[in-house]
Amino acid sequence: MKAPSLKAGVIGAGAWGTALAQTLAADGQHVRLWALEPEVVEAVNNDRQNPLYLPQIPLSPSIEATGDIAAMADRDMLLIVSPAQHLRKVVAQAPAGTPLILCSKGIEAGTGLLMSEVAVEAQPTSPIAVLSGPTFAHEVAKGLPTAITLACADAALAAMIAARIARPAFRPYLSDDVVGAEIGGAVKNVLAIACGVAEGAGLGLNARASLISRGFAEMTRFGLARGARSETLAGLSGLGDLVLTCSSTNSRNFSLGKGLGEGKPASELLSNRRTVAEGAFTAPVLREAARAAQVEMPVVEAVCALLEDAAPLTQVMDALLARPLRAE
Ligand SMILES: NC(=O)c1ccc[n+]([C@@H]2O[C@H](COP(=O)([O-])OP(=O)(O)OC[C@H]3O[C@@H](n4cnc5c(N)ncnc54)[C@H](O)[C@@H]3O)[C@@H](O)[C@H]2O)c1
Ligand SMILES: O=P(O)(O)OC[C@H](O)CO
Repeated sequence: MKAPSLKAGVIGAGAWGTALAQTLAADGQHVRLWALEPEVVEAVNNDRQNPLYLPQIPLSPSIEATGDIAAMADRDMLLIVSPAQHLRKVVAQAPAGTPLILCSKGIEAGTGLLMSEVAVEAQPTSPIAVLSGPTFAHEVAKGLPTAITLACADAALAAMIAARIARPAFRPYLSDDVVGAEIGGAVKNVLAIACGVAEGAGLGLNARASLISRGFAEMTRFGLARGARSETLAGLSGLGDLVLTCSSTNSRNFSLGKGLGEGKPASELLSNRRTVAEGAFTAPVLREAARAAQVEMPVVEAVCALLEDAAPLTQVMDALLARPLRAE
């Protein structure tokens, strides 16, 4: 007899939450999706669309949207897909004790905490897993193939979650390195801004490849200092997502960097955004955490300077290129 499948809820109906709901509903299984905006609830339930955040994707009839987080009380697992800076308050409203699968990528401003650390503070009795990897929402929602890290300290819980979320085109790889999975996803967003800058400033593809490599060295130094394992950082949630996000204007972070590289002020690029470019929020917190841990992150420092409009691009680049030569 087939084991009963976990009842899934998704909290956050931006592009990624909607795409995840679509994936979980792919075989007709019911998925409840919480949206902040009443117009999203209405559009998902009535028109099978999320025109605000995931336009032009016809959504499964098995997705039921709600504006009431209390409606998640009957769920066996909850995917948390809010922007990182809103995760604490959203998780605090979730039912206590239900396993939480954190899908947001970032570090909390003010506390410097990773999302799993925030979630434990907000819901101390809820088991935690992290889902992170190379996943542009539009591609996943269309059923295009990808693979993703599912990190959880509890191997039995991880196996149950994996069985519920896996699809032929959506392959979770298990890990018990929660911190490593989170650091990859948070840091790659900042590095994607740097690669976008290189694109916008016309610095060429060699510069981009160098930034990816040296950025990965920064991610690894920081991750190891925080207890991550190097194989996690070199896996789907680290290097895999870094390569994806640093390669395409489909990335909001890369696009933000491209605007900076074209000489647009950060304040202009960041004002009135509906969608989230997490790297802009993570960068200053990451810089602070890296300095505190005495980890050198020059590319992250450069991104911060540009986001703060603290120096012109030429000066920021000159500072990066003038660093002392050293062993790789
Ligand atoms: N879009 C992707 O391809 C993708 C893929 C993987 C991971 N992620 C991560 O998922 C998280 C959510 O990103 P997204 O792309 O789904 O978002 P999005 O940019 O598509 O939408 C913004 C989201 O922010 C929510 N929001 C705005 N104000 C809020 C508030 N005050 N409180 C709570 N929520 C609020 C909106 O309701 C909406 O869900 C981010 O951490 C992102 O890095 C995104
Ligand atoms: O559009 P971005 O830059 O937020 O990237 C989306 C995902 O994190 C890619 O895995």
